[in-house]
Amino acid sequence: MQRAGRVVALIPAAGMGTRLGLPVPKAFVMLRERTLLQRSVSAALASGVVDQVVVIVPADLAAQIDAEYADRPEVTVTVGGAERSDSVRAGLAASGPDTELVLVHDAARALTPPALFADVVHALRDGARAVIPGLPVADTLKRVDTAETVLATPDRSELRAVGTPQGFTAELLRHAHSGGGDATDDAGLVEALGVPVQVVPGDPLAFKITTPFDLRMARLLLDES
Ligand SMILES: Nc1ccn([C@@H]2O[C@H](COP(=O)(O)OP(=O)(O)OP(=O)(O)O)[C@@H](O)[C@H]2O)c(=O)n1
Ligand SMILES: C[C@](O)(CO)[C@H](O)COP(=O)(O)O
Repeated sequence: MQRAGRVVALIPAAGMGTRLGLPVPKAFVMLRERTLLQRSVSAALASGVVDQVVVIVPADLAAQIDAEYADRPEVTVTVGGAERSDSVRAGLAASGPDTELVLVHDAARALTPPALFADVVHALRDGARAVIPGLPVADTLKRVDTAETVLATPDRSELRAVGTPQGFTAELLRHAHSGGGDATDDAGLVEALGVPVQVVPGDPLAFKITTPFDLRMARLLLDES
């Protein structure tokens, strides 16, 4: 089915990044002269499939980031909430009513290739209502109890490590978030509605910069490029 409506990328950047252990909210950490957020906004716009970017930032940085993007009418800045899902809902509220497709993309996945945004949008335009990038897992995964005793070894051939951008029809994502609720990703809220979620091949460069090791890895990758 062909869809031609507006595509909005929501970029949650309001997290504190406690696992990174730096005195700056994670999205504002510098990665070779540009912040994680700046890199993620650029990647979304460079994809050629995104009409509007909504960045969701901590309240005390909103005026500064708004000024930074003052000459970019395609970039809107809004204030996030306590949990990632709250920040996504703030971004949805700031998206125009004419939005047809929404991509939710972590600012923390700062090295994501623009082509991944296009892959997700193409799968939506082919008719899927929910699309997420996923990669096979290389490690054997164990389910454990609170004492770290192994309970089970899931069959890893059935598992995917999923990232962002996660794409949805705007109608579906608004419905999934309408009851509030929290999930570690947006697809989780859609799954709870019983709607099929399609996995497309992810890209290892879209890894989430979460720990000091990840930040070091990102810097090394940029040095290499
Ligand atoms: N209340 C929140 C929490 C997270 N995020 C964003 O969601 C993305 C993924 O979250 P994560 O990597 O877990 O970031 P943090 O929550 O900041 O990290 P930590 O759990 O280490 O504090 C990040 O771009 C982060 O800025 C957000 O916008 N609002
Ligand atoms: C949305 C996400 O990036 C998919 O892998 C991830 O779940 C976000 O993690 P968080 O720690 O809950 O922010």
